[in-house]
Amino acid sequence: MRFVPAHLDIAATAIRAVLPLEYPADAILRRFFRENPTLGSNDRAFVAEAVFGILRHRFFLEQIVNLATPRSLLLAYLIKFQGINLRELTACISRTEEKWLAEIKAITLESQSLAIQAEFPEWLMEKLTHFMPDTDILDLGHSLQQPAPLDLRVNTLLTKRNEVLEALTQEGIQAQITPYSPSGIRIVGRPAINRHPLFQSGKIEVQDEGSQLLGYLLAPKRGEMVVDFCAGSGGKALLLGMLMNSKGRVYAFDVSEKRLHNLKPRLKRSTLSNLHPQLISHENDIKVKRLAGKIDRVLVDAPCSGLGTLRRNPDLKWRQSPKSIEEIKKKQMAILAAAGNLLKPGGRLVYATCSFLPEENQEIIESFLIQYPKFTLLNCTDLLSQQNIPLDTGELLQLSPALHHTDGFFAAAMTFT
Ligand SMILES: C[S@@+](CC[C@H](N)C(=O)[O-])C[C@H]1O[C@@H](n2cnc3c(N)ncnc32)[C@H](O)[C@@H]1O
Repeated sequence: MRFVPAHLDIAATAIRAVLPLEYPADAILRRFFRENPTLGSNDRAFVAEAVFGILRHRFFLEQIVNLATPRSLLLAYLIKFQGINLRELTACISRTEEKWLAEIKAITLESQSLAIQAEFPEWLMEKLTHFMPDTDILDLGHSLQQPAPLDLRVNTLLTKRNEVLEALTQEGIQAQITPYSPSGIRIVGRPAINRHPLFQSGKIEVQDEGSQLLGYLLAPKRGEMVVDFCAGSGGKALLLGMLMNSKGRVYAFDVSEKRLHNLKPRLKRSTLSNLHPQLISHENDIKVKRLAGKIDRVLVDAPCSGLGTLRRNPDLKWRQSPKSIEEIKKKQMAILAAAGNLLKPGGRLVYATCSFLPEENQEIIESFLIQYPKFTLLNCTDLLSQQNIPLDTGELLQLSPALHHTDGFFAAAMTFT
């Protein structure tokens, strides 16, 4: 990140706009950039990095500054986490600021409480301490403070992974194959991939490796009838369509018109012809019910707290609460029940979240299996190994940014008899 003095005021203004967190941080930042069209790409990169960096380390930064203002948080962030030297700042800070910045330089993260070191709010700490030892909480917290890598999925209908890897490498983009997903590529750095010809021609999509693995867990076959119940803007639905070689049918349901709308250009680029977006008004919509008993495989990528994506969305720590999670759990159960109703005997149901909280994961599955005894649990390690994916996290899939460098996805696979 290249720092120039003018960045201080621009970034402080952006931080002031974002910090009330009335809306998701990325949406506020997008609006900020729209309203400040003269900012160049280096300015934008600085502002985005500062805003997200401060959100990632906010509990620690608030603890060490005397008064948390956008400017004090920014200065403390630059000194503590960006390796910016006090000397580089002297021309644009006051003597008082210089003095307290020199003082906070000496404060170590290790001298802080576990909650601050892990950067988790108290309500979340209370939940985590019920099922995780302190060392694991710390590892999880540290891993979620790192920016996520950029993962791509190769559209194997249009090209091969090796060809994409070669093309990127030749352009000087550092890239390697992902350790688990057979169609994944991990990029070092943040090239503007959505302007790249490989992206624009549908040969690659941006998709976290963990998200890719959910598609391989469902493992739809050519010609099957498949439902992606919570398809959003289609990250996983596009992969399902690809795994089916564009044969058969994938219904991409969602209640959000906007998200399904965002799927359209991605679908066009992908060249898939087997994907059918369907706006539904709720999980028991007639469009859902008329498919009861007709579907081979159903993916439920359920609405969730999203805490497993804190690397990308650190603001969720302030936008979620014990109350919002209680609401989400009711929705998850209702969606899973409606989705289960779609399956043919022998069909496969995959329930997934990007959360590490058992109450959104194992506990939902346990109640579902009690309520619907015709479903039995399948072993995720075995299912992945059938797809030549050597990943053993036990019967249930639990991905961790600390161990697998993916978002914190959970998944359970079940079959209906
Ligand atoms: C975790 S996101 C899905 C992300 C998407 N699968 C992807 O890979 O990009 C959860 C989605 O569930 C949708 N949703 C919420 N309530 C729903 C319901 N009752 N039925 C279907 N979808 C719902 C939300 O609009 C949101 O797009």
